[in-house]
Amino acid sequence: MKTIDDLQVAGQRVFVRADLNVPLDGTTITDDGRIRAVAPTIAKLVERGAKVIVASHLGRPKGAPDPAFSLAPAAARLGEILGQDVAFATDTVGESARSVVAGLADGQVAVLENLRFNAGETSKDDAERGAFADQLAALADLYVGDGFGAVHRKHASVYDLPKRLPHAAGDLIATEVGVLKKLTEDVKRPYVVALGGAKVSDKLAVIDQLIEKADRILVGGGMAYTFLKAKGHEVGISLLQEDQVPACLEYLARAEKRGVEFVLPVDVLVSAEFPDLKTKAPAHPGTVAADAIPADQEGLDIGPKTRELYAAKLADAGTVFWNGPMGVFEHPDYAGGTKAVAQGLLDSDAFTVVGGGDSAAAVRLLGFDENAFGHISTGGGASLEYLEGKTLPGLAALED
Ligand SMILES: Nc1ncnc2c1ncn2[C@@H]1O[C@H](COP(=O)(O)OP(=O)(O)OP(=O)(O)O)[C@@H](O)[C@H]1O
Ligand SMILES: O=C(O)[C@H](O)COP(=O)(O)O
Repeated sequence: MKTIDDLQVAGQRVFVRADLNVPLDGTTITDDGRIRAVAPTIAKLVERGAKVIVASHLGRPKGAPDPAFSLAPAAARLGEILGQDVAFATDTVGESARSVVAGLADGQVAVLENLRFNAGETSKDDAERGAFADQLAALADLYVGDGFGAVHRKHASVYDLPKRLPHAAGDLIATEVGVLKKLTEDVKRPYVVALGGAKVSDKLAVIDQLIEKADRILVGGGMAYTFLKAKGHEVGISLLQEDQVPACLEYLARAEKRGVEFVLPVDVLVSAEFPDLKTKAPAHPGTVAADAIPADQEGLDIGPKTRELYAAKLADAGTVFWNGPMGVFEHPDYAGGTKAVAQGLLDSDAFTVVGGGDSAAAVRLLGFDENAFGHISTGGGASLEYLEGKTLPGLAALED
């Protein structure tokens, strides 16, 4: 893979595909980790006299403009981090983008509006994606891929655009791949993987591969309920991927056969209502055994016994990879499980990797020192799929 050092960037329009998909409360960024992570690449290009065009997705808008998913707050924060003005285009490939890019002097930076406001970005149709990539390519001379969190997506800006422009990997991607590669080679054992979060359908399949690599798998967060259901328990109105129940059964059986310890919650915090994340009004959750979730309630965090159990299962680890909060950590009543697992990582002597936008944000928002972990990856789904050994479209395109 080429790096920025292999490109002559001075005076060139350089398109940087970043992952500025940060958590927002309205227009307030609650964790700017992903912006800070890509800023050094942008600063390097600025220093070398490039005209820098930064593009990213934010959230999952439906292929059309939606103000709730505007990248304007991220552009403003990037300007503060870089200590220089950052122009903002109110569209991605339209009049605003063209004129903002045309107005860039060497060493200046512009951010384009959310790539996913255009249906072509995420289209499954190669021609539609290609047509959008052509429009993006017209804005730039060179391409730098540095949105590690999105390299597992076969999207126009990630996969098709680098095929159209001379390209290189940015420093963030180079660092991420360097660290994660070590986890695919010889890891210090026991190798413990902790999985949670909400993107259940995306991430369940990863377990299929992890059973071949890990010694112990701890499951919490929204991920746990499909497994509890597979074990014959009722899960009330908890997050459930019904069509994956047979696959989960198969994973449990294979883990047992291979001697991989598969650990599920023994108790959970439940409520009839999803908590108010804005007011953070007390939620008064109940605590129930994992096999006794009431029909009208949902599991929103692992319970106190599970916290202790997971801490014990992390204590002797040689290596830990953790993706996905153990509960709805954004509300203080449901942050205990995520806190316990973060603390468990720190209390072990293991090499620890935390992956994912929300997982990394959780660690910081809950007051942990990010430098105390071995590596905090900006990619959740991306790091999981990398560890799975899959070819990631955004990395393959940079290698070509
Ligand atoms: N039991 C649960 N029910 C519903 N949502 C949950 C539950 N447990 C955790 N969550 C939610 O999961 C979300 C994070 O999941 P997600 O899979 O997006 O993790 P991530 O670290 O951001 O990874 P990625 O980078 O792939 O997005 C949080 O917003 C949290 O509130
Ligand atoms: O948060 C992430 O994992 C990345 O930004 C990718 O987002 P996506 O899952 O919406 O493609």
